[in-house]
Amino acid sequence: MASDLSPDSTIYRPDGNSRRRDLVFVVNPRGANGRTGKEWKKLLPYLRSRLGGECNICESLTSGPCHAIDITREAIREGADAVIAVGGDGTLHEVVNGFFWAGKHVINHDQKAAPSTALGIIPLGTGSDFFRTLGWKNDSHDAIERIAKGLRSWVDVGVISGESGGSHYFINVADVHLSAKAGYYASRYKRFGNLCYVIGALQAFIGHQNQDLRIKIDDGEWEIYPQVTALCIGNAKFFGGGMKITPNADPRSGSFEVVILQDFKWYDFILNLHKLYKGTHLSVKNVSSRSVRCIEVEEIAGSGSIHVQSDGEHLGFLPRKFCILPAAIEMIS
Ligand SMILES: Nc1ncnc2c1ncn2[C@@H]1O[C@H](COP(=O)(O)OP(=O)(O)OP(=O)(O)O)[C@@H](O)[C@H]1O
Repeated sequence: MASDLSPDSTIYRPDGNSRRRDLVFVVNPRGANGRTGKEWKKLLPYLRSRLGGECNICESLTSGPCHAIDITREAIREGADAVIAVGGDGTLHEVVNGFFWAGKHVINHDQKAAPSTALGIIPLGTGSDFFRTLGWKNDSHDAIERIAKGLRSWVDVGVISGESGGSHYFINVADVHLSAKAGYYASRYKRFGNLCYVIGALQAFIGHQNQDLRIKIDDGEWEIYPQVTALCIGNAKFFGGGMKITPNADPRSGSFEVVILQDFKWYDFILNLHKLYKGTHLSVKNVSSRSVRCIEVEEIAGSGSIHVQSDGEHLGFLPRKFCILPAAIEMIS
């Protein structure tokens, strides 16, 4: 693995092997309107002085959408100890997808056993919603301290399958209909920072119609949910720049929290906005929540236009199946 550091320092691992850790930092220089690239340049000298004594630091800048997926796969195959997503939730999402290929974990060339590369995060994006669930300070120096300690814990990942047959992974929240449409529009206004989510939501409301959906939970019977406004599948709690949409979700629980909003009008959002941000909306009329391992969602009208997004990235349209993969990735924590 490429290293810009002298190979004289080692760390001692609990398994008795002592060697320098290979850390691959996947940086989206265009994240948060270019702020990620600027902050990263300032952070790198500190990172080198803090971690350079014990780790090989490999910096890899993304050249465009999806590049982080390829960088991650390559790093895992080459045996990196950790791949660290530097940017926002979109970059984290791509790095998580890089842990998988053709429906399976990517593995180290030399090691056919369980995956050993850990996932790390330095939050430098617009929203950094996944970070909020972990309760960590949204601070890059704090994140570097965690990487220095190198403690790991397992987290669940969601896998989405659709008509095309391919699998797509998410670590934060996947959602359907209005919120997914709002996210789709918000991505066009990232230059306005967190305000992009408000603008996206306003645009999504124009011409919005609640829809009857057919839903199957944990291989039970198909049920009809009338007039669904939004359906949110949380592996973690927050989306849309700090909205605590699935407040009981926990990425270490082995299940999703699914929150369904039905028959909401635009003014219901205004009236309940503070509750959505605080995560106290589950007692509001027409809001339901349940813990699930697998959920299939289809539209009844067959328009093919009900939006789906995962971790804030537009994924396409219904139908989709969402399943939890318990303890799928080890994370630096
Ligand atoms: N070099 C690049 N040029 C343009 N876009 C890129 C580049 N590298 C990655 N991307 C895309 O930028 C998207 C957003 O990146 P990221 O999540 O890091 O920042 P953000 O949108 O500001 O933060 P958040 O997702 O937390 O709101 C990613 O989904 C990725 O596809």
